[in-house]
Amino acid sequence: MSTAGQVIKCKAAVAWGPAKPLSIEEVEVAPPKKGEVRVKILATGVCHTDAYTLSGKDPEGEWWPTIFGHEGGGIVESIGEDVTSVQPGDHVIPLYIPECRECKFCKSGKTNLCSLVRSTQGRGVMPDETTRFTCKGQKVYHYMGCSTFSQYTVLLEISVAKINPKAPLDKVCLLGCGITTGYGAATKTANIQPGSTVAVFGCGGVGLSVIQGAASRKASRIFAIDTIPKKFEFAKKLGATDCINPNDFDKPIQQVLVEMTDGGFDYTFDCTGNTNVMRAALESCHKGWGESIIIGVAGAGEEISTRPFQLLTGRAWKGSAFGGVKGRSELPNLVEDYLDKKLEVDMFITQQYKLEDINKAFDNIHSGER
Ligand SMILES: NC(=O)C1=CN([C@@H]2O[C@H](COP(=O)(O)OP(=O)(O)OC[C@H]3O[C@@H](n4cnc5c(N)ncnc54)[C@H](OP(=O)(O)O)[C@@H]3O)[C@@H](O)[C@H]2O)C=CC1
Ligand SMILES: N[C@@H](CCC(=O)N[C@@H](CSC=O)C(=O)NCC(=O)O)C(=O)O
Ligand SMILES: [Zn+2]
Ligand SMILES: [Zn+2]
Repeated sequence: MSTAGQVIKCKAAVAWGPAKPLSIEEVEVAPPKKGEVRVKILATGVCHTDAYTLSGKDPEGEWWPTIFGHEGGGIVESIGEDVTSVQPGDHVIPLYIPECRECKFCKSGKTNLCSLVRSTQGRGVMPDETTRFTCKGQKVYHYMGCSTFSQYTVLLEISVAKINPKAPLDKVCLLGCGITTGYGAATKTANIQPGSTVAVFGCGGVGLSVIQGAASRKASRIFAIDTIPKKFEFAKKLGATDCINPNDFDKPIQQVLVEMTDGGFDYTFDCTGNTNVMRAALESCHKGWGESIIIGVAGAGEEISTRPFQLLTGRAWKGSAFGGVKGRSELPNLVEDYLDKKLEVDMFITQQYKLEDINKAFDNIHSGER
C-alpha cells in the first residue's frame, strides 16, 4: 500500500539536548512539500561532525530536539509537487551541500558551496521555516538538511544525488560525507599533481580518504601523521609511504617534518579539527609554493594563527567543504568509480550497528575505536 501523502510513523534517534545520549523514539514524518522528497533511509554513517554538534561546541547547534546524521543512503518513497529529477524508487545519497544550479555560487564555476538554502538549513528548518518531524507532540529539527538517523527523512530535491541502484547503500552511504570530503580535498581542492609530496594530519575516515586521493594522483611521498599508531595500518594500505607519530619526537612536528623532507611538503591537510595541528600543517609546507588545506571543523570560538611571514614567503592556506564536490553532478561518478573498483570504500566500514545501538557508535568515535 502506498504511503505517499500520508504521515509516516517510524523510528529515529532523537537528540533532546547537548551532550545527552540519543534516544530511540517513534517520530512522525510529514509528506514532502513542493520541491521536497521523502526518503527511506537504509544506512547511515556516523561522522565526527555529528558528535561535534551533539557535544554543544557547534555555534550553529542550538536547535533541540533534533535528528542528526548526514552520511546516508536511501530510496525515494514519495515526491512533492514540482519535483522532476527523482522519482519514487530511485536510490539517493542525501547532500548536506545542495546543488541548485541556479544560485550565484552554483553558477560561479568556482565553488561547490550552493547557498540557496544555507540560512534555513543552518537553523534546522526547511525553506518554509517549518520542520517535517514531530515527536511526542513536539517539533523536531532537521540537521545539515539531511537527518539520516531516522528511518524516513524529508530532503529538498536539490539535496539528493541520484545514484546507480546497483551500488550497495550500506557501503556507498560513506560517500555522503567522509570519503568524498577527503578524496575531493586531494583531487579537486588541492588538485595534487603527480610526483608531489603530501602530509596528512589525522588518519580518521577523512584523512585516510585524502591519502587515497593523493595516491590516485600519484604523489611521490605521502606522510600519514596521527597520535594513534594503529591508524597506520589502514594508511599504508591506501598508499601512505611514511607514518609519523608526533608523540615520538621532542621537537615541534613541523620542524621534524621540514627537516625530513628537505624543506617541507607541496601539500598538507588538516583532518583533525585541532587548531594547533592546523598551524603545524601550514608550517610543514614548502617555502615558495606549499599549500595547506583545512578540512577539520574546529570548536566554537577557536581561531588559527601563524606568523604572517609563513604566508609572505609563499605558503598558502585554503579550506575545503565536502571536498569541493558538487553533489548532484559529481557524486554519482564517485559511486561508479566504487562499482568499477577504482575507489576503496569497503575498508572504511569497521563496525556496523542497529539503529538502537547508535550511542555505541558515538562512544567509539570518542574512544578512537573506529
Ligand atoms: N570540511 C568538511 O567538509 C568535513 C570536515 N570534517 C571534519 O574533519 C575532521 C576529521 O574527521 P574524521 O576523520 O571523521 O575524524 P576522526 O576523529 O576519525 O579522525 C581524526 C584523527 O586525527 C587524530 N588526531 C588528533 N589530534 C592529532 C594530532 N595532534 N596529530 C595528529 N593526529 C591527531 C585523531 O586521534 P584521536 O582520536 O586520538 O583524537 C584521529 O585519529 C573532523 O573535525 C570532522 O568534523 C568531516 C567531514 C567533512
Ligand atoms: N556549523 C559549524 C560548521 C560546520 C562545517 O563546517 N561543516 C562542513 C561540513 S562538516 C561535515 O561533516 C561544511 O560543509 N561547511 C560548509 C557550510 O556551509 O557549513 C560552525 O558553524 O562552526
Ligand atoms: Zn560529515
Ligand atoms: Zn546553488
